[in-house]
Amino acid sequence: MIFDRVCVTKGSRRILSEISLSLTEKRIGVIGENGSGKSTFLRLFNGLQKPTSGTIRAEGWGDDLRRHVGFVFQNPDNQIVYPMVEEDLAFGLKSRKLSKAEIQTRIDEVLETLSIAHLRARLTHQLSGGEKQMVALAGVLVTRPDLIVFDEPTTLLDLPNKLRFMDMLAALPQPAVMVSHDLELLMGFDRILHIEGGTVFADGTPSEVIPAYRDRCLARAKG
Ligand SMILES: Nc1ncnc2c1ncn2[C@@H]1O[C@H](COP(=O)(O)OP(=O)(O)OP(=O)(O)O)[C@@H](O)[C@H]1O
Repeated sequence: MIFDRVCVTKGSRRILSEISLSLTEKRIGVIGENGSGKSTFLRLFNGLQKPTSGTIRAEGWGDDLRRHVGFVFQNPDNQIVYPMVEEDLAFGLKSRKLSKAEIQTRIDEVLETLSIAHLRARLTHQLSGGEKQMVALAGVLVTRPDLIVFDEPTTLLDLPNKLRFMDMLAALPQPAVMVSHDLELLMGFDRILHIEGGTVFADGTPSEVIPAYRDRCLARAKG
């Protein structure tokens, strides 16, 4: 995707300033302190947030980014719509005019990949936070997007689920952009963007960007 001088303003506040990037890597991590603009940046990828000025394009996608980009929200409650897990997973597929058999195959496959087949017939509102996070992830994977953006996807996961998540991510054929405070998880990524004050403060490999970010945070915490 190509970001060309993208700005986002809300009311009189400038949230993102003049972001220009060409993103081609398979795993891109986004780091930054609370309130730096990471979620706003992520929401631009699938059109949930429109630029106030500047443009975002991806070759061959046209204007409808939402059709191509799956978004895994920080809070799975924002994403789970239906009372039962299986219905919820089918929801995103029905608008795509797939056959019943195709919908079933995709759901089976994703439940298997994420090791959550036992949740298939559960009521979504009764699930634990981590279970919900896995179901929300499944709901995005079934749609087979061209790119997936993740907003802090591992915050609610216990260790087995986090390890499963990491396996899933390693096996995922699509490119992914992920906001995370889990710096260890991001060390295996191809590129890291450090957002600060609504701009890209640093952009490079994990070994270039992450230690410098950690040092900067330590220095700030000490005041
Ligand atoms: N609708 C809005 N009106 C005014 N300010 C807003 C609005 N939405 C977000 N902001 C501000 O924009 C800034 C960036 O918010 P954003 O949620 O993108 O940050 P973030 O880096 O994702 O933070 P966190 O790590 O805490 O989730 C914050 O200062 C936030 O208060």
